[in-house]
Amino acid sequence: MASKQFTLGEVAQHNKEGDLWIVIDSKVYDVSRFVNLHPGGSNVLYAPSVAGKDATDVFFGLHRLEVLLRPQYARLQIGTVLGQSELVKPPAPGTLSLVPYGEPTWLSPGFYSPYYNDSHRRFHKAVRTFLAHEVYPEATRCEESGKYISQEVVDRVCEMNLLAMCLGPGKHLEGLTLMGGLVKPEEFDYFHELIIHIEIARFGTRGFVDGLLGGGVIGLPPILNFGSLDIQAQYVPDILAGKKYIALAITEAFAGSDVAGIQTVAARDGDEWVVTGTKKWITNGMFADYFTTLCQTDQGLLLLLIPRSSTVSTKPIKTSYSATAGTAYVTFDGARVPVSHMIGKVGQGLQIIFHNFNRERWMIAAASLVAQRLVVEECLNRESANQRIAFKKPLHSQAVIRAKLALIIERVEACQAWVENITHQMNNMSHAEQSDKLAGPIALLKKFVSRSGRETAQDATQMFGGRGITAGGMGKIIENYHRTAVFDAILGGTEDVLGDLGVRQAIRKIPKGARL
Ligand code: HEM
Repeated sequence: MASKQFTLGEVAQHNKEGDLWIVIDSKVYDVSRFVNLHPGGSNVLYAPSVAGKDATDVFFGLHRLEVLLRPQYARLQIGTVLGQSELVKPPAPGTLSLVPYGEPTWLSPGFYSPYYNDSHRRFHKAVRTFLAHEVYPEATRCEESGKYISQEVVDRVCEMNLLAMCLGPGKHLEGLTLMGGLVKPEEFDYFHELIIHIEIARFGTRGFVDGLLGGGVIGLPPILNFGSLDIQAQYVPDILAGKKYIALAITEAFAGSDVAGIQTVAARDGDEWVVTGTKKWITNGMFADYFTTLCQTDQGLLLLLIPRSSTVSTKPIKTSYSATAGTAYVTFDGARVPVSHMIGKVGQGLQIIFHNFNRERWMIAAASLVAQRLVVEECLNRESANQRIAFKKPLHSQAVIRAKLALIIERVEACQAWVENITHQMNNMSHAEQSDKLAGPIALLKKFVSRSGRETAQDATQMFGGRGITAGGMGKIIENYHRTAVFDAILGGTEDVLGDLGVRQAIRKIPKGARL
């Protein structure tokens, strides 16, 4: 049916109630019956400039291209306009954006980077294609509905060993087939890992991303790095296979960034620890089977791996992002765990958590960076196609809009350069060196990136106007980012605390003999 061709004159005959056609980008749509269901109302489709006419410009001024790709609307197409061909093509899933600054330079044709090799490029292509086909549809569904991610999608992700790879290079990758064998475990480095964080965050569905990876990527490293071999053998394989979930339980209503102030208590009773207290804002807590939990003891802080039981209860916390993340308030009511479930020693809790924070903050910076790049792409795309006309001119003909565009581009490029520099350092340092040398720089990096992100979210929202505060429709990426950018500024340590940490670390390292 859609292969039928019509002249514009023929289309023009169908311009009334019961017989209404319109043209969008060379395609002819019969909207006679749809008109009464149209979310934008019927009268706009009967307007003389729309009914029986080419409505391409007005359509793209009000809708995203994806509207026409939805099956229920795609089937309204009855043919094409004789002699015309389509101009607006949806990018094939997994392809690179050609919008300037829509991709980092290492992925932009004709540009160069010292950090990435062919293995990274092959890996990137495979990850982007895999995610576009296997995960993105679920991401958009869940982000909106707040439902937890289906086991089917988790299984696909874990078949590729994506969760394992999100824990960085290391022994836990030994014997695993990574991305269908595309990269060998011993070849895998922090740039491969960066690619995964960035590609998943590119969905623009912040709650979903945390729902998929949030608990594992921060809850598991303490066990891999400080847990006993028995504990690792007992719990890690099922978590990496997506059969069980783990969450990191540190923050409380009593203590956020100030982790030393927590009040959850672990008391020794023979060969067991008995844990009583509450934890707040625990990502994945709603469906976690295990909790990597920071507790106070009479001899300092201790991390314990606590399985869910009748003495552990969770209830949802309604945050400003999708409930898919499973953010929970967790109560331990005399939860008993054997001493074998200690992660590290009594008194070592803070040290382990700080070690963990470096990775967490680097990941948050990476995710925030790519979310900002998506915003740049959204803003430039809309401007270049003149999709927004205001005061009778394309929006970008206003200098104030171009100035805002300059700012959001500058910020994302600065963030990119810093994230890649730190990743390069991680690639060349041992864990111990990273803990010693990178805690300060990573704290400052995260602060800078999240702050840039919030400024960018604000600028983009101003540019999108009402659409920037509307969930769904043209501004949906901007709205989602504006609502969730603040998560990057808070999770893993607030900006003020991190700024202070970064400077204190720097002051500690000033040579004793240094003078002006
Ligand atoms: C096949 C043709 C069309 C389809 C399938 C369609 C579909 C939709 C949908 C799904 C929405 C809800 C918002 C969204 O998801 O973006 C919408 C809103 C709207 N549509 Fe259409 N539409 C079509 C053509 C048009 C045309 C030609 C006009 C021209 C005036 C128009 C004007 C509007 C308006 C004013 C809104 C409300 C926008 C807003 O709230 O910002 N639509 N349309």
